[in-house]
Amino acid sequence: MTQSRKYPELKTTRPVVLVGMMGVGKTTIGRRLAPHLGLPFFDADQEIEKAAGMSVSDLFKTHGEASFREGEARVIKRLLDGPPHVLATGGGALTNAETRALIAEKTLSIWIEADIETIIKRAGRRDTRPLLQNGDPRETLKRLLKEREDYYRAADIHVHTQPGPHNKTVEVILEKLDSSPWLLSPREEDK
Ligand SMILES: Nc1ncnc2c1ncn2[C@@H]1O[C@H](COP(=O)(O)OP(=O)(O)O)[C@@H](O)[C@H]1O
Ligand SMILES: O=C(O)C1=C[C@@H](OP(=O)(O)O)[C@@H](O)[C@H](O)C1
Ligand SMILES: [Mg+2]
Repeated sequence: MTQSRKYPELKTTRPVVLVGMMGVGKTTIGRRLAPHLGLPFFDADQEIEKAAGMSVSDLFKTHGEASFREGEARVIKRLLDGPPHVLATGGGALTNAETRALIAEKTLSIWIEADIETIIKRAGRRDTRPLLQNGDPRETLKRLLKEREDYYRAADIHVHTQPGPHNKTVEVILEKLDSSPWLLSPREEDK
């Protein structure tokens, strides 16, 4: 797998988990970050969709949010029980106490933050986020952020998304990992 040429030593035994509000870029940044760390990438929403055989929107419509949250917690636990990888969570994953505990205990977590205007622009591009389908998205995002911000803040690393291409944010994450060696430890096979 491709390893970053600039940071060839960046390897971690722990899964790297991206958290933060919907639309900040967890999925698209996670996919680009994973090859730099020589790790496979998983997206919790995509894994839930695969397991359920339906889209996140249809899951919300058919079974409701509580059932989606149960599936989400199950999928994240299964992934975190497996070998190291980069995982993009859905924005609400940390509302589950067991998921919060697992992420705190087992992973290197990264909070990606963006301001609400940026999120509205990004998340509004697709109608795949059922929580933004009703009411004023700005008010919904503000309320959700208030409920979740303390959970996001507990992450090991905090980055703001950079204007411009995703790779700028990937670069900021790699720089932070490079300057926080205590968060990384060599993989068994690399010792
Ligand atoms: N610099 C950037 N950083 C992150 N996302 C961006 C950026 N520029 C555009 N986007 C877009 O924002 C949208 C939301 O990104 P996504 O990765 O799905 O977010 P999340 O998984 O956090 O909900 C996507 O269409 C993505 O391509
Ligand atoms: O914030 C949330 O509660 C949600 C975020 C979404 O994922 P993204 O954060 O990847 O958009 C998805 O899991 C679902 O629509 C609910
Ligand atoms: Mg996503």
